[in-house]
Amino acid sequence: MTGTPHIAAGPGDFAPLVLMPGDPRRARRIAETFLADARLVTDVRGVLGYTGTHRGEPLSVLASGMGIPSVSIYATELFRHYGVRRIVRVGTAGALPLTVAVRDVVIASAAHTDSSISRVLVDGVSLSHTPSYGLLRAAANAAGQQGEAAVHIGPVFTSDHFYLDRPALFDALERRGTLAVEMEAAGLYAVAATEGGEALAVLTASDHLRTEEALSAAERETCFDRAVRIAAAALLGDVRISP
Ligand SMILES: O=P(O)(O)O[C@H]1O[C@H](CO)[C@@H](O)[C@H]1O
Ligand SMILES: O=c1cc[nH]c(=O)[nH]1
Repeated sequence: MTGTPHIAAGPGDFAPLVLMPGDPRRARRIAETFLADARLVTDVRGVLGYTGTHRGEPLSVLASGMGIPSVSIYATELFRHYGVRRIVRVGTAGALPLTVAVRDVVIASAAHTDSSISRVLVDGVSLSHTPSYGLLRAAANAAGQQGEAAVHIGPVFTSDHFYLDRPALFDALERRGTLAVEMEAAGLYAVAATEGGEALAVLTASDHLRTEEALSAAERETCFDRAVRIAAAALLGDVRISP
């Protein structure tokens, strides 16, 4: 069998650096707009993956699907079977405090979660989910150098429940500095830590939990350019990839 149960690419088809949106159509759009010479390398279950170059460096994009179980499958298979070293999630999120506006970028320096992923990996321990410091630093530098406005760096909440109806929980998380709510970052960080890879999530606020402002589905698909620029710069950043 060529590939893994969920990825139909051959050895060497993925670059060591991968951008990972949730939505397969966003993966195609990133391939069309950010990669040169992009070629489709997998489409199992409609989860699209492409490899091309960005600023002359090999770079891949693969969708993750939604939620921790899905992102965990794709991230594990990339790190374990395709020699991938760095994955940066470029996703959408719901903004939590009023200091974060719709369309702002949130770089997740930590990910709280209600998922069992914190408890099941190491017996008796509730794990912290954090990005690679090198990627976080490179993303912060990239945002600063490009004069990116409205980029926030802080903790996010990775929820297992999109339609979670627990206002008191969101209040408590906001009081503790949580900037946004999404569904994959903690799982991606946990997989990277387990597999010895590097990971980061650079999110775009697609809606606001307090004001209820929301981007349309079409805008959600296309408003990521700032986040993708920051993510790509972080992937290509100043930290050497170990052999
Ligand atoms: O836009 P993506 O990257 O899929 O991210 C967010 O959107 C989905 C929910 O609509 C969840 O996957 C959540 O994390
Ligand atoms: O998971 C998500 C993504 C966008 N907006 C939310 O409120 N939650």
